[in-house]
Amino acid sequence: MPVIEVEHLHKRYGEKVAVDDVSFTVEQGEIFGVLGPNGAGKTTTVECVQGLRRADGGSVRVLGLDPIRDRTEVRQRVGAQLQESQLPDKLRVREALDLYRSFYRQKADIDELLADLGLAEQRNTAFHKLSGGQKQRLSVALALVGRPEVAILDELTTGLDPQGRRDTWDLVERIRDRGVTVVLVTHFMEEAERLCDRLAIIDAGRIVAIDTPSGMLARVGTEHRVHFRPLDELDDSLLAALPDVTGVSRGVDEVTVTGPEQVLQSVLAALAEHKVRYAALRVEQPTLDDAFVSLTGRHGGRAAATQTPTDKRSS
Ligand SMILES: Nc1ncnc2c1ncn2[C@@H]1O[C@H](COP(=O)(O)OP(=O)(O)OP(=O)(O)O)[C@@H](O)[C@H]1O
Repeated sequence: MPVIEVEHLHKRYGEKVAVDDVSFTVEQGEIFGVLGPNGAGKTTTVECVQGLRRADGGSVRVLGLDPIRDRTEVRQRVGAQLQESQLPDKLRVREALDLYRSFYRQKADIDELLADLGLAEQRNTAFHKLSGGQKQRLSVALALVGRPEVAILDELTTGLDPQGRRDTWDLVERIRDRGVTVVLVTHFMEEAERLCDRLAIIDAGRIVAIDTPSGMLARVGTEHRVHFRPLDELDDSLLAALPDVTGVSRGVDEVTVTGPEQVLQSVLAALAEHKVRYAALRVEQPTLDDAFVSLTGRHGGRAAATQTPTDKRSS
């Protein structure tokens, strides 16, 4: 049975339709991403899942429960990140965790949680003295303090520096490894690509696509582009004749070769064979950002479009 089932969810604020028609399921143990541009209806959707808002249409089931009717039970079993402004300034990290832990039947080990979230040194620090990243991590800790079966994390890396973001990604993976199902609302394509088993792209209150990150990429094609500057004479027809190559073009001093993923290997082998030296080699591959733009017609977030062969992932 899926952990979360959302069917034809519809939610208005007065005349404003925030969620028009959204359906998806989240399976036990997965990291499920909810992506979309500003105002797409992501937060409203997950608030309906948590029972914080009542839907105007459709149905939501979480762990087989109705989040409105069975609100108390759902709150016990679904951990949600707090908005940081919800904590009093003078409350210390450890006190906040003790307080929130007292609300739950299941209780996490606070020392373990503090260590896991890199907050052990801040245990006695007052909330208002924490850095942005530390506040963010505390909000994740508070979401986990009742040992939830499902954790809903909304924009958890917004405002973090790149290292903080990476540390938080590791943390989300550790949460999942403990068997917690994670719903991750995000603007960041790179984050979704790195973390999510499946993701839903929402635009203007509707689902545009639900797929794995690689499935999303396959929807926009898988053509890679290899760029380099030849330092020796190079006859473009040598490259064009390679079996993997679908196109060769020349810029001012740069050659661009397109083809499937293995085109890089073919080009490097051909350059070596013909003793053509090169500089400024880089590979562009389709990113989730390309998929997002192609599916929604908008720019949704940041993504690393360029990779050098040395940091190219095997997946
Ligand atoms: N309490 C509210 N009252 C009125 N309109 C609201 C309210 N909350 C959200 N909206 C509107 O509903 C739409 C969906 O908002 P929601 O916050 O769910 O989107 P989102 O995808 O989470 O956006 P963001 O990425 O900017 O957080 C937006 O147009 C927003 O302005």
